[in-house]
Amino acid sequence: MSTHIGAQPGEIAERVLLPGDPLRAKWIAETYLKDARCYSTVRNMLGFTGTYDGVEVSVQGSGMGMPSASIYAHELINDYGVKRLIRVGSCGALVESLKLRDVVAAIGSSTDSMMNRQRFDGLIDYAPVADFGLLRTAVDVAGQQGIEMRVGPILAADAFYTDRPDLYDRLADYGVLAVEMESAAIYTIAARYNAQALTLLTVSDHIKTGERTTAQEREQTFGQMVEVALRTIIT
Ligand SMILES: O=P(O)(O)O[C@H]1O[C@H](CO)[C@@H](O)[C@H]1O
Ligand SMILES: O=c1cc[nH]c(=O)[nH]1
Repeated sequence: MSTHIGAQPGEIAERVLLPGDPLRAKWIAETYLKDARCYSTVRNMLGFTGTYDGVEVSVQGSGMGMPSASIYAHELINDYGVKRLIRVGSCGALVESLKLRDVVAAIGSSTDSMMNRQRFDGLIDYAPVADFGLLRTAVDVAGQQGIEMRVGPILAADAFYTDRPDLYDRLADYGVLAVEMESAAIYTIAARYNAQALTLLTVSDHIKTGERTTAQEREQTFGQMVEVALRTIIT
């Protein structure tokens, strides 16, 4: 067992999908994985391993925000030997060209988190980016599946409820498509420990129009993103 994951050595696959919501992890395991078994219920942050098209894949809830996601990414890589992580999350759209339920692949992740500033003594604005190989595969897979996936930069924010919506508009002016809360930390930790990482997102709400999906949809209806993620992670 690691500190926050209750799996025995060998119970977690080298390939892991990372939804923030542990109940989305359960839904993904039950819907898409064969012979899925739960390996951890610690803090109810559920984790499952099964197979997808004959390849072993795990799905681990990572919680909300970069401190939580950092713990799971760190332990998965360092304590369980995970080599590939694909976050499958929800996001808020910052640009009008995105619609509710669109799928986004995050090529890079700006952040207002202090975590990386601490890593580099405040001297470097480190640029967390996706693994190029995983991103290229995801683009190919989405094309083959007829899914229109937007590829671009996103924001990983510490706060869900912002006091500075004006900054979202400014980021949109610089091409930033959407906001979520984990990608920068996952990209950074994967880079630090020599693993591959990618973030795929489904637009769950629209910052410009105020439209949003329900909690049930965020838990259970992001099938297109999950199918791209699963095919990508086993390729
Ligand atoms: O749907 P998940 O994967 O949790 O992702 C998004 O949803 C949560 C906020 O509602 C944050 O974790 C954010 O990143
Ligand atoms: O972090 C997030 C996730 C979904 N929607 C948002 O507005 N922010």
